[in-house]
Amino acid sequence: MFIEGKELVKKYGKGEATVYALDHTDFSMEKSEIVVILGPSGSGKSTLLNILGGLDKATEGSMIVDGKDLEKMSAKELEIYRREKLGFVFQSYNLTPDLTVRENVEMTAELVKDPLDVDALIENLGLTKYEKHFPKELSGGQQQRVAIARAMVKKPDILLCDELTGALDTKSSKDVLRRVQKMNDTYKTTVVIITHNLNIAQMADRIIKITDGKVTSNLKNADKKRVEEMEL
Ligand SMILES: Nc1ncnc2c1ncn2[C@@H]1O[C@H](COP(=O)(O)OP(=O)(O)OP(=O)(O)O)[C@@H](O)[C@H]1O
Repeated sequence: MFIEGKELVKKYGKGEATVYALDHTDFSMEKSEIVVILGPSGSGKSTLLNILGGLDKATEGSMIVDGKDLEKMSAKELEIYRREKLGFVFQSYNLTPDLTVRENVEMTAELVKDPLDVDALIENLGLTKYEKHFPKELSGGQQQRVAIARAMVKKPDILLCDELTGALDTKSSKDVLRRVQKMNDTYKTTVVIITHNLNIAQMADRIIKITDGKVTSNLKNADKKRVEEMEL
């Protein structure tokens, strides 16, 4: 397995006030999959994404990525892991407002030795005619496509997406998801999306459902009917 969480625990607080955001849970994902992590509010999705993203440490357990345990890495090693292996896309886009579309992407390309071709990527995301625009001149869906370009230019092994369509209407959401699928298809990037939107699960190769800090199902190529019947 490319990604494996083993007996992961994330505990907040002490004594009677203890909250188990992750409660001795296991999960796994294969390389180049699109994985959708589904769960209701407070189920532990962000906690899991933060641990996989090297932004937070578990209280117990292992988070193995490509054979290495993130839980055993130093802060410096985690920083290199985040810079070289990961791309992040958030609901709130987080673009640099005083840089153009192209500059937003180029700024990130400069961080790595072997970035993707900026022109090809901008073209692939349908942004060529907006490349000289500033973020505030773009729609939400266009801004999210820039965020995807910026995350992908590093050629990450894993693209981590946190509610990436949460702020978008249905049409823009579909377009953004289609672009993410294209990124997965073209560059074979493993994509992990956390969401409480069941519709997004339709594009997944694997669906991981999390409830009260525990992974309650991990379905590969789940038939769509089972997805429709799932309750969050
Ligand atoms: N810093 C913290 N201190 C205390 N409790 C926390 C902290 N962060 C998260 N929790 C708790 O851990 C549990 C899981 O939270 P988490 O944010 O991972 O859920 P989530 O599924 O991402 O929710 P949402 O969809 O609302 O973002 C919740 O009960 C939450 O209140």
